[in-house]
Amino acid sequence: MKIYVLGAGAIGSLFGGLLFAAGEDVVLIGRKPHVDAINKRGLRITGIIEEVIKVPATISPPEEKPDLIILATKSYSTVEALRASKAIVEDTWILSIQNGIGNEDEIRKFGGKPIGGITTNGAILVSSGVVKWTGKGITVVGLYPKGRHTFVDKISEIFNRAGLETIVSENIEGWIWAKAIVNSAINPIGTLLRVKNGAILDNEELLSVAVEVVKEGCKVATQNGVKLEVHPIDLLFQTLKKTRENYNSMLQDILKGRKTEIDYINGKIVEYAKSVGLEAPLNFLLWGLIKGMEKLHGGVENVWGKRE
Ligand SMILES: NC(=O)C1=CN([C@@H]2O[C@H](COP(=O)(O)OP(=O)(O)OC[C@H]3O[C@@H](n4cnc5c(N)ncnc54)[C@H](OP(=O)(O)O)[C@@H]3O)[C@@H](O)[C@H]2O)C=CC1
Ligand SMILES: CC(C)(CO)C(=O)C(=O)O
Repeated sequence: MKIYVLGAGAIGSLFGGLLFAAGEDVVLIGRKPHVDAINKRGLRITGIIEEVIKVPATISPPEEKPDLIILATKSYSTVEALRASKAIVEDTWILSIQNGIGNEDEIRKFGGKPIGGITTNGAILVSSGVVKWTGKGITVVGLYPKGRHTFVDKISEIFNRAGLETIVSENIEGWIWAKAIVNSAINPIGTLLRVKNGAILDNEELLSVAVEVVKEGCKVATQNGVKLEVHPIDLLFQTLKKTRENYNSMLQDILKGRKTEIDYINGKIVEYAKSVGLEAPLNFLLWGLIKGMEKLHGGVENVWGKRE
C-alpha cells in the first residue's frame, strides 16, 4: 500500500518506519532537520526495538496521490498540513492517529475520506532521525464517525503485520471521545502540578478531581449523541496504571516551551457542551489555566518577574 505520513515526528515516524520495514511503500513528510537526518543515516527506532530503517522522507508532499495518508501532526497543525497537501487530499483516505476532537471533521472539509484512529503506543522524537518507542500499546481504527469499510480492515491487517497491534471499531467516534475525555483530565492536571501520571492515581484529592472532570466530559459526549465505546472512568484508571511513569505529553510540550493541544481536548469539550446548552465549568477552568501557562512559558514575565 502506498502510504504518506503527514507530520512525521514522534508517533508518525514510528508508524511509518514500522510499516516501511514490513514492506509497505511509505514516504514520511516532516520537518527538514528530521528529514535530512533520515535521508542521510536512516530512521533509527530505539526503545522497544533497536533498528535503523531506510524509509524515504521529504519536507513536502509528493505529487502522486497515495492510497492512504496517515495524519500525525499535533492537532493545532492539522488545518495547515491539510491545506499544504490539498492537491493529494481530495478523495484520498486519511487516517488520523492524533489525540483530540475534530481532526476528522477537518479532513472531510478538505475533501478527504476520514478514518478515525486512537493509539496508546508511546513515542518520543529524541533527536533528528531518532525516535524512541517508549510504550507498546494498541491502535483502534474505524470509518469516521461510525460504520465499516473493507479499506479500514485492510489498514488493520497491514498495521498488525507491521507489529502495530490494531483493532477495527464500528464506532470510532466513541473511542476518540473516550480517549479525549481521559486526556482532558490527566493532561492538564499533570501539567499544572508537573507530576507523572501515577501521582494522580496515588493522590486521593487529585484522583477525585480527575474523576469529576471525566464525569463532566461523559455528560457532554452523551448529550451530543456520542455512544462511548469504553467507559472513560475505567479507561482513566487503566491509563493511569499503565502510564504511571509518564510525564504526559501536554506537560512535555509546556516544558519545551511549545504550544499544547488543550484547544482540541478540553476546549472542544467546552465547545460541544455549549452547542447543546450545557456548561462545562471544570473543562473551562483547566482550558484557561493551560492557555495561561502557555503564555507564561511563551516568554511573558510570570508573577515572580522572571521568564520561565
Ligand atoms: N507521541 C506519542 O506518544 C503520541 C502522540 N499522539 C498524538 O499524535 C499527534 C502527534 O504527536 P507527536 O508525534 O508526539 O508530535 P510531534 O510534534 O513529535 O510530531 C508532529 C510533527 O509534524 C510536523 N509538522 C507539522 N505540520 C507539518 C506539515 N505541514 N508538514 C510536515 N510536517 C509537519 C511537526 O513539526 P513542527 O513541530 O515544527 O510543527 C512535528 O515534527 C498528536 O495529536 C499527539 O497527541 C497520540 C498518542 C501517542
Ligand atoms: C494517555 C496519556 C495521558 C499518557 O501520558 C497521553 O495520551 C498523553 O500523554 O498525551
